Amino acid sequence: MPAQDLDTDLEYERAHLAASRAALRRMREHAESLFRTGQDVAGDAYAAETLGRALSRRVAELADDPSTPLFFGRLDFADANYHIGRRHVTDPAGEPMVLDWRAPISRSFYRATVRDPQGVQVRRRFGFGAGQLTSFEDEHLDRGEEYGTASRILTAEIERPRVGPMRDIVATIQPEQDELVRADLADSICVQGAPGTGKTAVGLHRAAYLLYLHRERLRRSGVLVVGPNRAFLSYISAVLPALGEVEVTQSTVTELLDTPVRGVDPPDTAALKHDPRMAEVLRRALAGLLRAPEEPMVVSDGSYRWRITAEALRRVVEEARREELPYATGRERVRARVVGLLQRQSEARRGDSPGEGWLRRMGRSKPVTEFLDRCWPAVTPDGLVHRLLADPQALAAAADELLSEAEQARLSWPKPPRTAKATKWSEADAVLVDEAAGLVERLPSFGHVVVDEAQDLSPMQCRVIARRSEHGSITLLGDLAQGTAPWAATDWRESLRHLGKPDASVVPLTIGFRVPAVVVALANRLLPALAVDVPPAESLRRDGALDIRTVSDLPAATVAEVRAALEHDGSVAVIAAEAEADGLRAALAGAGIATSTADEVEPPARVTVVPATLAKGLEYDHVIVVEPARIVAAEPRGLHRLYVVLTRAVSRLAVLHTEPLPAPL
Ligand SMILES: Nc1ncnc2c1ncn2[C@@H]1O[C@H](COP(=O)(O)OP(=O)(O)OP(=O)(O)O)[C@@H](O)[C@H]1O
Repeated sequence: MPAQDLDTDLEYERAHLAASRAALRRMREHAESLFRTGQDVAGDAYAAETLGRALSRRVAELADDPSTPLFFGRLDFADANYHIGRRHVTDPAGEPMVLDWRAPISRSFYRATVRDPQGVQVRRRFGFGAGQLTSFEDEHLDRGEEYGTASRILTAEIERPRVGPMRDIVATIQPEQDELVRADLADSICVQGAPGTGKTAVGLHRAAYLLYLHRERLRRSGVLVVGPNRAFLSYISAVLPALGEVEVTQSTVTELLDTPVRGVDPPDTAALKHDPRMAEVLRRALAGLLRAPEEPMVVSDGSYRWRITAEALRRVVEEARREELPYATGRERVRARVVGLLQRQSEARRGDSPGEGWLRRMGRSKPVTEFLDRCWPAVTPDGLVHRLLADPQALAAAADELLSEAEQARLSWPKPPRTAKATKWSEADAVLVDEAAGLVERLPSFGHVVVDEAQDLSPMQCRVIARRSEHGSITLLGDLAQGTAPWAATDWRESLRHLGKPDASVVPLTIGFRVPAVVVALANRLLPALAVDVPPAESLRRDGALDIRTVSDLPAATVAEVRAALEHDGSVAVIAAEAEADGLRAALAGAGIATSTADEVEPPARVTVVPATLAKGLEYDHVIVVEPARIVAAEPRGLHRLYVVLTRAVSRLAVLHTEPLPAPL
């Protein structure tokens, strides 16, 4: 295209951007004015509340972030063209000015190729700087022109320095990612991807896509994103709001549980509590509370006395047991059936139907309650777990042939707390209590659950999520090579089984968008030692630098390296074994360099000191790894941890060490 045409085209696009921004502002003002008058027009307080919530959500959805472009692409068809952006923008007549990236037409922006143009003649990508349109790039699919990952604008976007929290990738979603993002709501999928292949990005964009397509349904049931820790959750917390999705629950597994964690287990006890056999132990413990009735029941009712034989009571209990209801529901079912038997006797004798009050009175009567307490006793989830861990005999009865005597001894508290309430539950205990809760009552299920860093979930934690996605689907994201928990998964099929989605497909992602090729090559040297079968990744990034250095004074070398890193744009992280982190932070402070911690949403300083245990899922432009040998030595799966740590770098990686490097490096 001649330069002059380019200029006029750019002028035209800039004018369209300005007009779209103005239109979005009008939409937002309209929503705000509705919000203000909502109070007056709504019929009652409840309606006002509902309307108010819907409208304030709408206002939030229509927020315009001046630093990100309202649209990033354009599709030209034979008879029309469409700008593709983060949300729908319409002019006052309701005509589309920008199409939401999730709309059906927008799909072609990500998927059209020369071989399958889907009616697209030209695909245009826009280059932006500080919210201003600076350039564009056209692919004339109708003339056989296609750039793929060689697109200049895609490359610039991928190589843009990172600052602050994670951002969305709507402008540059790749075809293999788009296929996952737009998978059906009914489909559960598991994505195995090497570091930086966009698993997290895919999971979050899928959540946004599903919310767009199934708004009402998912608003009712909810969408949940599960991440490994708060640092990770704050890092990803801005992505969905930037896409206009403000109502997604983001939580760690432990935060999903009702039990406050105040204790710790020795590692081998924790590992045993996370073993899937514990689910069966708990199931048996609960089933073991049921007793077959042996005595008849006699209930006085004014001048009458009703009698139910032991045989009839046995039938009631047996029937309810076979229905496999949640335990508490089963207890109420038994109560209702016993009252039903009393009611029939009363009707036969009195010739009329007793009212609600009578039914309630009978249900609460002493003989009925005593019978229930004997044959189907009430139990709380923490009470059940407390009993198992406090009473070796109860444990032995439930764990017979499932757990060895040594294992049972490992579970039993040496000094049992007096009550469940007084117990300082550990993280693993909280999972057991949740398992018990799932047996006692039915927990509400989310419509869709995205689970990130899923390789670290224990079988029992998978079951925590299974209970919360029983009637929904899941997106499981992870990398077996990055498993650092003692119970880390080695086979996705098994995790999926514990998650209750055994038929989900396992899909690999192999193109790396974060880690430069030289750094990938270094990290890949660890792979053979990690004992997992994963497809290797291929980096899109040819830029990047790697520097491995023996130094004599680690803190001094770290300070010098940070100073050098600050000469470049972007974020800087110092990653070291947990025990070293505070010392390095102090050394940096001593040199006048302020640092942030990994869990700050808007990090106040450009340099973050990250304990190796918190690095998972995060990324920084310049990463300084201090003393890899100590990172490896700090935990049983230390090599896996080092693999995670080495793959956090977007542009440059420096490795500083005094001790020899771990053997595989
Ligand atoms: N299609 C894309 N276009 C531009 N950037 C992308 C794309 N896909 C991923 N990225 C970027 O690559 C980086 C890595 O993505 P992400 O964190 O989702 O990877 P991951 O597979 O979850 O990594 P890890 O295994 O380390 O947790 C992020 O900065 C993300 O924005």
